[in-house]
Amino acid sequence: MDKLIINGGAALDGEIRISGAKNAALPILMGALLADGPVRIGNVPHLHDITTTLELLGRMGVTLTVDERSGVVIDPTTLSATEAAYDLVKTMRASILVLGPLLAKYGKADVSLPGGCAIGSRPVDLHLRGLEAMGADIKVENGYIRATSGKGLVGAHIFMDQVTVTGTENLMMAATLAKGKTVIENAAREPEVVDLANYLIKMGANIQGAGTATLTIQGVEVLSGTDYTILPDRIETGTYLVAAAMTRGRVKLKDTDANQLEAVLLKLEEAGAELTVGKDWISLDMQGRRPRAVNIRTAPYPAFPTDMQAQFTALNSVAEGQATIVETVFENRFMHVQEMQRMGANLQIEGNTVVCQGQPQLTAAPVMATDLRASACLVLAALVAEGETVVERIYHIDRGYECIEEKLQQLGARIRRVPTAIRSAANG
Ligand SMILES: CC(=O)N[C@H]1[C@@H](OP(=O)(O)OP(=O)(O)OC[C@H]2O[C@@H](n3ccc(=O)[nH]c3=O)[C@H](O)[C@@H]2O)O[C@H](CO)[C@@H](O)[C@@H]1O
Ligand SMILES: C=C(OP(=O)(O)O)C(=O)O
Repeated sequence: MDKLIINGGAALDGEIRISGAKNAALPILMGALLADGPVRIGNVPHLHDITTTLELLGRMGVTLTVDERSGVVIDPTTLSATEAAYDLVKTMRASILVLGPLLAKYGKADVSLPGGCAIGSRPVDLHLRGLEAMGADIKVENGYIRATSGKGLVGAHIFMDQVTVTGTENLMMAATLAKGKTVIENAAREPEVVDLANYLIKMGANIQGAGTATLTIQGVEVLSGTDYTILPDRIETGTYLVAAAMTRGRVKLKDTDANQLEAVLLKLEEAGAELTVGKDWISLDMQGRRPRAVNIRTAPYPAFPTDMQAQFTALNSVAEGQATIVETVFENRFMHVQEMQRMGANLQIEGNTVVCQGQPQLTAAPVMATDLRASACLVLAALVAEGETVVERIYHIDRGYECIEEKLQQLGARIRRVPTAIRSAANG
C-alpha cells in the first residue's frame, strides 16, 4: 500500500490543470450500456474508480478501447452478462449505476448490494423504489439486487423522499428507454446530473428540466452511440483552492468552471481569498495572509457540497477564529477529525457539528486516510504542518484525485509517494 510523505510549510504557487469530474464520468461510462452503438468519452480522469468501472463493464462483455488522446470508447453491443459482482461493487458504491441502464435496455440485472461505508449507511432504497414504480420486479437475496423488467419499464411519477444524486441518475437513465413519460420530483440538481442528462440527450433521449428539481423524461425506442466530453471536477478544483488558501499561497487552476462552485467560492472569499475567474479558469491569491475561519453547512446542490466539508475542516483548523461545520447529508462524515486532532487541531464533534478553533500551527504526525475526502483533508493539513507527515491508506485518495502528488509538486509542495515495499526495503 502506497503512502504519501509530506513536509509542510511551502506556500503553494503556480498553475495546474483540473481533470474531468469523477462523479460525472462514472454515470456517463455506465450510461453507455443504454446505447445501440459505440460511445466515445473524452476528459475521463485517470482514477481507480474509473479503472473499476471499466473492469465492471469489461466483465459484462462490453468492448472497451482506451486511448490517451481520444478518450475511452465503449461498444456495448457485445454485452454478454448483466451482473455486477460483489468484489467490484464493494470497492466502489457507484457500481449501483449499472442497475437502471441494464434493466431499461436488457430487462435484467443482478447487482451486488453496496454495503455501508466510512461516511454513512448509504442505503439504495430510493433507487429500488423508483425502479419498482416503473414496473421492475426486484428481490434482494444473498446480498444481491435481482431485478427484472418483464416486458419493459413503463414511465411513472416518482417523488424522491430525499435528494439523491446517484438515485436520480439511475432513475433518469432507466426512464430514457421506458414506455411513456416519467416525472422525477425532488431530483438532484448537481452539475454531474446535468452533465449526464446532456450526454443522454446527445444519444437521443428526451429529458427536460435537468438542473431543476423536476425532471421530465419521455421514453424513446433507441439511444445511439455518441461523442461526449466530461465536465471539469468541481471538487478537485475546490480542494486545490483550499490548499492554496491554507498555505497562504496563490494558484491558477485551468480547464475548470467557476459556475459550478458558487457556494465554495463564496466561502473562500469569506475566508479572505482574492479570487479571479475566467471562462475556464480560477485564480486564488491569499496575499500571504492567514485565512479566517468560516461557518459551513452542507446540503444538496446548489448549497455547500458535503464533498468539500473535510477540506474546509482542514482550513478552519489553521484559520483565525472559531467556526462551526454542520454536516447534513451523511451521518458519519467526520472520520478525519480524530486524525486531525493528532496533528494538533482543536476540533470538537457535537452531534452533526464540528466546532473548530483555529490554531496558529499544526504538527506532523503519522495519519491514516479513512475515505476519499478525509484523505484530502489530511493531505491539506500536512501541507501546513510543521515537520514530516506520513499519510497511510492513500488508495482512498487515488479513487478521486488524478496525480495528486504531481499536481501538488507542480505547485511547489514537498510531497512524495512511497510504495510500501520500497520503503520497507529502504528501512532494511
Ligand atoms: C458517485 C457520486 O456521485 N457520489 C456522490 C453522490 O453519492 P450518492 O449518490 O451515493 O449520495 P446520495 O445523494 O444518494 O446521498 C444523499 C443522502 O441520501 C441518502 N439516501 C440515498 C439514496 C437512497 O436510496 N436512500 C437514502 O437514504 C444517503 O444515505 C445520504 O444521506 O452524492 C453525494 C452527495 O452529494 C456525494 O457525496 C458523492 O460524492
Ligand atoms: C463520497 C464520494 O464518492 P463516492 O460516492 O463514490 O463514495 C466523494 O466523491 O466524495
